[in-house]
Amino acid sequence: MTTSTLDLTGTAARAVHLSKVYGTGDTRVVALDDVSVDFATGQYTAIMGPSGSGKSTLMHCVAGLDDATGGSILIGDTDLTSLNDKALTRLRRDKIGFIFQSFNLLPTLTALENITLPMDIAGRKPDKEWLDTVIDTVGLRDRLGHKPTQLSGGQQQRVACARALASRPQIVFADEPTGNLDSRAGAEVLGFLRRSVREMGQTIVMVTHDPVAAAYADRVLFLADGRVVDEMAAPTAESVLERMKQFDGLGRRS
Ligand SMILES: Nc1ncnc2c1ncn2[C@@H]1O[C@H](COP(=O)(O)OP(=O)(O)OP(=O)(O)O)[C@@H](O)[C@H]1O
Repeated sequence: MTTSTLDLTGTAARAVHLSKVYGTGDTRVVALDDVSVDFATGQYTAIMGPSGSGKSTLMHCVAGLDDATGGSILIGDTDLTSLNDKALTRLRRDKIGFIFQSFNLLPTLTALENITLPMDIAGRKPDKEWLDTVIDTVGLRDRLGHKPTQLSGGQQQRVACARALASRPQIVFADEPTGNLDSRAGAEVLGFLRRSVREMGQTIVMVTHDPVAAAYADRVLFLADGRVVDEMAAPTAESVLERMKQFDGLGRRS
């Protein structure tokens, strides 16, 4: 597929005045404080920020894995906050792909069975040509019959990437996808995610602590105290690191 066939004009997901409050009284924590952000179709976004700044909460709310306290979340044209549980489950299954830090593969299934599992559960037939493209892109053709324990960590995460992409979701959320990998395996996974954006028009939102990982993205959102405090286009590892140092400096002074 060439990039000219891709629709890069739309918005895959959007948060509008999103807030999330945990607990009440003394234990009240404002994890997200009036966050409005768009994730454009065909764009790769990294979310960064100090521990506790709200990165995972933002991703979980936008992905419909956690309820928002206020505001709205759109996946395409659909407002998640208007859906009942059943409709939300269906939307997550059909429109959203997930990649977790800990791979989350089923140990009794082969790589191929893991990749097609979400579609099998949904009773959908995989598009053979697309599945082939995904499998070749992640370089797993000769490992399809292997069980997760017979694969390296990097290979397992590539299976998880293929699983997330196999149903052509509208958007893929990746929560520290390289957190459990060494730098070489991490680079392979990040390179694959980058290719899926460039060559397949995928939309990716990735939480990471690693400036090197963030440099694979088209833009970086920086969170602090539950707010989006900065944004950077065309990041490099050096520019991201520099920006993080500035935030650290500000934090120490305040
Ligand atoms: N289930 C919960 N109950 C109460 N507070 C929570 C819950 N989940 C998160 N929080 C709080 O919300 C805030 C944001 O947490 P979140 O996990 O989104 O941060 P993060 O930026 O992803 O952090 P990290 O980089 O450490 O994973 C933190 O202060 C956290 O303690």
